[in-house]
Amino acid sequence: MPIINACLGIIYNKLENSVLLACRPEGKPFAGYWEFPGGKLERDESAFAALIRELNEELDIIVAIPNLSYLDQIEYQYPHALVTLDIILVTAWQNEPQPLEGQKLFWYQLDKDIELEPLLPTTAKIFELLANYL
Ligand SMILES: Nc1nc2c([nH]c(=O)n2[C@H]2C[C@H](O)[C@@H](COP(=O)(O)OP(=O)(O)OP(=O)(O)O)O2)c(=O)[nH]1
Repeated sequence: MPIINACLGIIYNKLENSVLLACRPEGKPFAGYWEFPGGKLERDESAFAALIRELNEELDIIVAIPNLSYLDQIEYQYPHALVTLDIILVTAWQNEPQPLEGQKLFWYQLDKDIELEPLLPTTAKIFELLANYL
C-alpha cells in the first residue's frame, strides 16, 4: 500500500475566529470536497518547506517560519493509499489569498454552525482536533 506524505495549513484569522478552506478543483481526486490548503511533500522536503511552497502556489500567499506552528499529524487510510498529514497552524501571511488553481475558497467561522459539504473525511477529523488548539 503506497504512503503519501502531505501537509496542510490551518490559516487562522484570530480576529474573525475563522480558518480558510479550499474546495478541491476539477481534475483532482475528490473534486468538489472541502479541505485545508496544502499538498504533497516532495522528496527530501520538510513539512514546513512543503507548506510554504504549496500556499504560495495555490493561494499566492507568503508565509514565514516564525508564523508557523506544528500542531499534529494524522493518518487516514484511503482505498488507494495511506495518507499522513502534517497539520500546521499559520497565524500570519502576506497577500490576500487568491484561488490560483480555480478552487473556491471559504473563510469558515469556527463559532458559527455553517454547513459546508462535502468535506474530505480528514477535514471533519481536523475540526475536532482544532478544538484543542484554537
Ligand atoms: N491539501 C490537503 N490534502 C489533503 C487533505 N486531507 C487529505 O486527505 N488530503 C490528501 C489528499 C492527497 O492525497 C494529499 C494532498 O494532495 P493534493 O492533491 O492536494 O496535493 P498536490 O497539490 O501536491 O497534488 P498534485 O496535484 O501535485 O498531485 O493529501 C486536506 O485537508 N488538505
